[in-house]
Amino acid sequence: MKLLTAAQTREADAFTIKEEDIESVDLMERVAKAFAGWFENKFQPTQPVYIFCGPGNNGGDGLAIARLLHQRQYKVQVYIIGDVSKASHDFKVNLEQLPKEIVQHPIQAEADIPVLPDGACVVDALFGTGLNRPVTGLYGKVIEQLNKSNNCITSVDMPSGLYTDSQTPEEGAIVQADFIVSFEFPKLAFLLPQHEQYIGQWHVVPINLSQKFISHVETTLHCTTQQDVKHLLKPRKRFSHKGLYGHALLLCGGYGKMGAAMLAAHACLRSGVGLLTIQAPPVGYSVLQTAVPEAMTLVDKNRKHLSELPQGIEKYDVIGTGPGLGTEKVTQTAIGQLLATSTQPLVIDADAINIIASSDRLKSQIPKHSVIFTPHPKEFERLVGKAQNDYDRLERMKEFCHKHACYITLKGNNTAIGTPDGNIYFNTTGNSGMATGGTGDVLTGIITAFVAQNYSLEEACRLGVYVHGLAGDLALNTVGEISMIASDVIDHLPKALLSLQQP
Ligand SMILES: NC(=O)C1=CN([C@@H]2O[C@H](COP(=O)(O)OP(=O)(O)OC[C@H]3O[C@@H](n4cnc5c(N)ncnc54)[C@H](O)[C@@H]3O)[C@@H](O)[C@H]2O)[C@H](O)CC1
Ligand SMILES: [K+]
Repeated sequence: MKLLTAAQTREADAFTIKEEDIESVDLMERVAKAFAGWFENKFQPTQPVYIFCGPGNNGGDGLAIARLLHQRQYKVQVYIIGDVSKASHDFKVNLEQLPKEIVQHPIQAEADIPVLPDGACVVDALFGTGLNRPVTGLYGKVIEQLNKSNNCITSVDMPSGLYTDSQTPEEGAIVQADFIVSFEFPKLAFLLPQHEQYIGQWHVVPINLSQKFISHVETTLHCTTQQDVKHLLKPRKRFSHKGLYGHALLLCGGYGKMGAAMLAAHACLRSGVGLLTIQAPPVGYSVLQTAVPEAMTLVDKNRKHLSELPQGIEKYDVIGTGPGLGTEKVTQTAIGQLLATSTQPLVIDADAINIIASSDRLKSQIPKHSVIFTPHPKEFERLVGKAQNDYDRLERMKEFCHKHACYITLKGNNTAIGTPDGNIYFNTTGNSGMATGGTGDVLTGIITAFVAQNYSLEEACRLGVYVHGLAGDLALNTVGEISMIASDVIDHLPKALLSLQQP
C-alpha cells in the first residue's frame, strides 16, 4: 500500500471530486460517515462525547461527525476554537447543518477551556493534514489541557499538532491520541518510533478516493499489508524437489553464542529453504548436529570463532552471516574475504554489520545489488551514521542504500526496509514482546531462506519482515508479550505461513 504525503492527499481529494463530479463537502460527509461507523463499534451512546473543532476541514469533519453521532443517539457537545468567520467553506456549511440540540461552546480565551469530567470521550478535530505551523497560543493551551486530563482521545485523521510527513518543530503542542482514525491511507508520522507518545492505536477507514489517482501517484513510501504479502508468496510446485528451494549457508555462531546460530538455522528451515549448511567453530559442532539435525555442519579451523570461508563457497545460493559471530580479528578478515569474493546474495546481521561499520575499506567493498543488512537501531547508527531524528534517519538510509546499492531492514516497531532505488517499505506486523534477545537472529534465518527460494532481495526483505512479525503476533496469543522469547517466534512460523496461504 502506498503512503501519501499531505500534499498528495489533497491532490487525491481534488482528483476524486472532479472524477465523480461531486462537491468537496460530499467528500467530507464520506469522511464523517467512515469515522462515525468506526466510532459506533468502539464507544457506547451512553458515553457523552466532546468534539473539539479547529478552523479548517478537520474541524469541518468534527462538525459533520457531531451531527452523525447525534443522529445515532450519542450525547454530543461541540467546542469551537478561534474565529468562525475565518473558517473553511466546508466547516461553515457543516456548522449551519449542526442540529440545535447539540450544545456549542466557543473557546476564544484561555478561561473558556473546559475541564472535562474524568473518563470523558474526546474527539480531536482541531487540525489534520492542513497543519502548516507549530501549534501554539490558545490552540496549544487547549491541547495541553486535553493531554493533562484523563480522557480517552480519538483523533480525526491526525493527532492535532503533529506534522504529517516532516519533523514537527519542538515548540508545537501535539495531542496524545489514544486512537486515530485516518482516511484511506496511514500517514508516515504514525510509523515513526519518535512519535510513540502521540500515536495510540491507529486505524485506517476507506473513503473511496479515486483508484485511478492512487494507482498512478508516485511515491517512495509504502506500507506492507497482508494483501501485499499474500500476493508475493509463491506456492510450491507440485512436482518439486529440495533443489528448487535453494541451498543456504549460514556463517553464524561463536564461543558462548552458538544459540544465535541455532535460532537462525531453525528459522531458515521453517521458512522453506531447500538445503541448509552451517559453518561454525568446533565448539559448536556437536550441539548443532544434535539441535538442528536437518542442517549440514562444517567446521572452522579456529576453535572458537569464524576465521575462514568454506571450500566451494560458490555452490551456495545465499549466505547469511552475523548472529553470534563476535568481532575477533580473524572474523574481521573472514568477513572482508566474504565481501571481496562472494558471488551470491548476502544477508548481513549483528557483528558482521559491526565489523563492516568499523572499516571504510570494508564499506567500499560492499558488493552492489546483492547485500541485505538487517541492523537494529544501534547497529544502523554504526553503519550509516547518527541521525537527528527519525525523518533524518530515513533520509540517511535512502542515501546509504543508493550509494552502496544495498537493502537495509531497520528493525523496530514498524521495521523500515530501504532499497537501492530509494523506496522505503514499512512493516505492519510485530509487537513489543519481540524486543528480546535472539529475534534478530530469527529474522536473519527467515530472510536468508526467502532469498534461497529465489525471491528478489526486495521481496525477501518484505516477506521476511512481515512473516517474522506475524509469527510474533501469533505467539502473543499463546505466551503473551512479557514471556515471549525468540524460539516462540520460530514455533509460530508454520502458523504464520499457513495463514498467508489461505485464500
Ligand atoms: N482525503 C481525506 O482524507 C479528506 C480529509 N478531510 C479532512 O480535511 C483535513 C485537512 O483539512 P485542511 O482544511 O486542509 O486542514 P486542517 O483542518 O488540518 O487545518 C487548516 C486550517 O488550520 C490553520 N492552521 C494550520 N496550522 C495552524 C496552527 N499551527 N495554528 C493555527 N492555525 C493553523 C490553517 O490556516 C487552516 O485554516 C484532513 O486532515 C481531514 O480531516 C476532508 O474532510 C476531505 C477529504
Ligand atoms: K485531528
